[in-house]
Amino acid sequence: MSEPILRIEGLTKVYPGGLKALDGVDLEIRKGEIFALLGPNGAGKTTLIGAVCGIVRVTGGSIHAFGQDMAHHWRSARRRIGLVPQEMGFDMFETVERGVAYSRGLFGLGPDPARIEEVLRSLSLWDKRKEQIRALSGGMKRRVLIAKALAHDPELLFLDEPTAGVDVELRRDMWRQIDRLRDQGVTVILTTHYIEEAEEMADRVGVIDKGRLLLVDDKDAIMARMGRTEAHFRLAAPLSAVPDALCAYPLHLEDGGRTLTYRGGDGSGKGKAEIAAVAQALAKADIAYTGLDQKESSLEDIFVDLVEQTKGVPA
Ligand SMILES: Nc1ncnc2c1ncn2[C@@H]1O[C@H](COP(=O)(O)OP(=O)(O)OP(=O)(O)O)[C@@H](O)[C@H]1O
Repeated sequence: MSEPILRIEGLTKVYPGGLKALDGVDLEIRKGEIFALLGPNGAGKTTLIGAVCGIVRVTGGSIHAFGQDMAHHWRSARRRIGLVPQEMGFDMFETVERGVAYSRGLFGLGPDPARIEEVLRSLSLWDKRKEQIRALSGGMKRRVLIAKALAHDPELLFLDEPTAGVDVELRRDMWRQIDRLRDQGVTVILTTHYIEEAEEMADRVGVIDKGRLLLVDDKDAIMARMGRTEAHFRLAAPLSAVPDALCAYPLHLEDGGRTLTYRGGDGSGKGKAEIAAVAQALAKADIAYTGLDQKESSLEDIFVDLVEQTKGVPA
């Protein structure tokens, strides 16, 4: 594998007061990938982003970006990083165009009206360029945040909850924007509460809780490894026990014996095959059922299970 664009090792952050927001995080981000960081409220996502972007002073560990140790080359590395923060903290009286151009200047780059126009057009902000930011809707303000983060052509872009509180249309727009960035070779790390977003966009997913990375893997590999299939056979007559002929399958009775439930598989299609085999075995044993529903687990189910498992684990 080529040198990762970002390498985080043993990163720890203890806030004054003793709260450990990051607890020995190791993470490598590949150039050009879309990486989604998932975690419940307070998991440490914003702290992790803040540490890379120089907003949070870390307690321990190291961060290398573009092959450089950020402790020694912070300024040059930071210039190549864009951040779309969760909180809107800009001059509301500034016009859209000037605000975005100003952000470019902050990184020591000269004016480039053509590039600013390109960024504004790609975010459907061109018509609003002369308006004061305060006059825009919440969703439009969020687009301005993205435009400001893109104004200096970052190679690595952090999006901290880019679609929190935006409507469905804007969310789809943002996804398209992220797709375009992927095509341009920009590496994107996004945090999100919308697991649907990670499922839709990400190449790899990391799950963080209580400052610890619980899992990092290709999204498809996670789904294949941890995905489960669930099926419910609604029986015509209740059973008192799972018949011997079916004991090889992960089955149990629910609903007073009226529902035979299958929970198994591994996301590879094994679940579906076993459910078909159970259906055949039921027919052979003359056990009638009046209905069957089945569902594959989503990334959301996997995420909820993972975070549930860490409940009760001391932070
Ligand atoms: N400046 C601070 N001082 C003290 N504690 C802090 C500070 N900033 C964050 N924390 C705490 O650190 C923990 C991690 O917070 P962080 O904002 O990184 O989580 P998050 O995963 O981004 O959460 P959310 O999804 O709610 O944005 C939380 O318990 C939070 O209360």
